[in-house]
Amino acid sequence: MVGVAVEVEGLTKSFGSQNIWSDVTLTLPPGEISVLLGPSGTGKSVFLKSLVGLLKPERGSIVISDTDIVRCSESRLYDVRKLFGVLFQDGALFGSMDLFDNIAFPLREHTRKTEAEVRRIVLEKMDMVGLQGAERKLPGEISGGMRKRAGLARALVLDPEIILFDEPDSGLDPVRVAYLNQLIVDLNAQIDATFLIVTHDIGTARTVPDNLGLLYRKHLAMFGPREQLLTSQEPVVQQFLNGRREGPIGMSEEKDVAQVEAEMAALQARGGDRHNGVGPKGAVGGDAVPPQLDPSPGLPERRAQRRRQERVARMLHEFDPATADAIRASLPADLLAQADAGVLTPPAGGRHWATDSTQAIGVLPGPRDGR
Ligand SMILES: Nc1ncnc2c1ncn2[C@@H]1O[C@H](COP(=O)(O)OP(=O)(O)OP(=O)(O)O)[C@@H](O)[C@H]1O
Repeated sequence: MVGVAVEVEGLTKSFGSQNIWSDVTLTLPPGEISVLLGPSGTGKSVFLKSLVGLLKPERGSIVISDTDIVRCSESRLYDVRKLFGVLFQDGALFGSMDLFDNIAFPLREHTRKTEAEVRRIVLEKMDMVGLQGAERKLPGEISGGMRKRAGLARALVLDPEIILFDEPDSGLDPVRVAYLNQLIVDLNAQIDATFLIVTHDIGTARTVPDNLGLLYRKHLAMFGPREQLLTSQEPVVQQFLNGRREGPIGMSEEKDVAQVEAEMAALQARGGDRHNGVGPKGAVGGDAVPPQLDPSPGLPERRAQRRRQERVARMLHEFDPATADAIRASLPADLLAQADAGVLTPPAGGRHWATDSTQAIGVLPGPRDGR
């Protein structure tokens, strides 16, 4: 099984007169892991719900397996939805059912499998998420981390090709977040499905995904390979990935330009983000691109890894020098040699990313701090 691509183009969603976001364009490449960041209330959950067809955006398209789910028939939408597994924030388990019955639920609801087959699949998925032996536990009897794992096992039973994670780290201690992150990478290596994770955890954003995106001021400020956002000079991207107060994002609303300029000057004077120390939610000072998490020993390599390396090697010319250097550092020698020899052509079929960061909204002149 290989994950499928999700191609979002010009997507706009409002509730009545309240616009949530406009003109969101991005591609989730097949089998890759992407993380979507954004200040609270910017509509990340609304975006996830739109992807599974629970909410209808009024403009734009979401193409999955040749179907635009914004416009397709209900019966086709029903079929496309079967490609998705969703891990909801609280695991969304039924409190009165034990873990076995919770995880078996989609199989009993949507398939005609025998109880023996159901049992085999449920135990296999429980094993994959490290819940062996917990079949008879009730959701109320286990920890938050175990509930997330149970929700994940349930999201896996119909063999999804796309998995959406809504704040998988919420309510977990840092050690449990680290285990869950490793589990996400391990699952990706085992099933090669397309993953999209909404999170506020910067440690997760820095180390787990292949691609990063940031929703801000009702737009997708940036979406691209992890190296692009981790080396970005865009003030709002830097502010978010470093978890700091200085920058365009305010406590509850936007700051005015003069205030942001004064803050950025003060930040620069004290040496930029490198001197922030350790901030909230796993933010660390500096703008380095840390190594990406590998699958645990004994597991296969992530098949998406080589596909992604080939893809970004073809895109090197699209990025600024800092991003291109960081991407080059991640490429194996053969691809690097081909890129340098100029034999890699840009991907056919056009757009792969919302790379036009000049469109980023409300962007102020970026101080080149710390460089
Ligand atoms: N069904 C709905 N009807 C009307 N407004 C809604 C609906 N669902 C969400 N909203 C509004 O959409 C906005 C974005 O909400 P959403 O939950 O997607 O934000 P978020 O980015 O996921 O936030 P957080 O990071 O805090 O989880 C909010 O203002 C919310 O009130």
